[in-house]
Amino acid sequence: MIEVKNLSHSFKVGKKGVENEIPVLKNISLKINKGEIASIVGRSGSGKSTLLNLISGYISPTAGEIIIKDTNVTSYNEKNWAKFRLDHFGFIFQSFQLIPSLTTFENVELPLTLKGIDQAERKKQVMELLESVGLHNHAEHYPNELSGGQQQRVSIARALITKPSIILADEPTGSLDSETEKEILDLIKQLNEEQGITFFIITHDDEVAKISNHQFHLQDGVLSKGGAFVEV
Ligand SMILES: Nc1ncnc2c1ncn2[C@@H]1O[C@H](COP(=O)(O)OP(=O)(O)OP(=O)(O)O)[C@@H](O)[C@H]1O
Repeated sequence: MIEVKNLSHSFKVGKKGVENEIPVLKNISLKINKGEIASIVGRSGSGKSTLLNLISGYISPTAGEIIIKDTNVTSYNEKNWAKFRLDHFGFIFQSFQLIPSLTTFENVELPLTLKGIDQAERKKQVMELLESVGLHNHAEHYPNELSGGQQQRVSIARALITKPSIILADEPTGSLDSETEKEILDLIKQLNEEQGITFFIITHDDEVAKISNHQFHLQDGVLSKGGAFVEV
């Protein structure tokens, strides 16, 4: 489903002509199968966001290959990536990234509008999904009228509305208290088990790693396997 082969990434820093290359990811290989939850655990600065940005096409690797759903996306341009992301990925963020001026319903509806789905169909799909994440009674609320856990449910619903096969999550429970964190992790596990969605999660948090089939550790740009079930 997601395969990364000998991936390296360096950032150029400093003034033009006298730049330094800072290696951030060093020869990383990993494989995640369909329907698995994989987590990348590592300290601040270890390179987690860089890896997520490479897998989602926001930056291009210095070396190595990225193959997603049997497609070699390594040298995709921005136009190819934009379509690929809309067709295959959903995103969840630590800070939810909901649009404050839109209601729950409208936030979840937005990706369908971008895809050109008609209004009646949008309404049906959004209400079904809000029901499944337990938010059908909050459809008309704005983000600032919701708790952190409810906001993260809205963002999960928004990620799911285009029926992606892969969800990429950046610290999905990082802003939540431990009880709400458990609720959100249960929801992720349920979506994974019932719908076979593949999750790729970057996190500091060991609790997230516990719901994962594959757990990788990233330290100073070097990836190692953690947990008993990992096969690369
Ligand atoms: N655009 C950039 N230009 C130069 N260096 C960068 C850039 N983005 C990240 N870095 C550096 O790459 C290293 C890894 O950063 P990255 O954001 O991937 O780490 P992280 O594990 O996600 O950290 P955190 O958990 O704090 O978000 C850091 O040393 C950072 O300073």
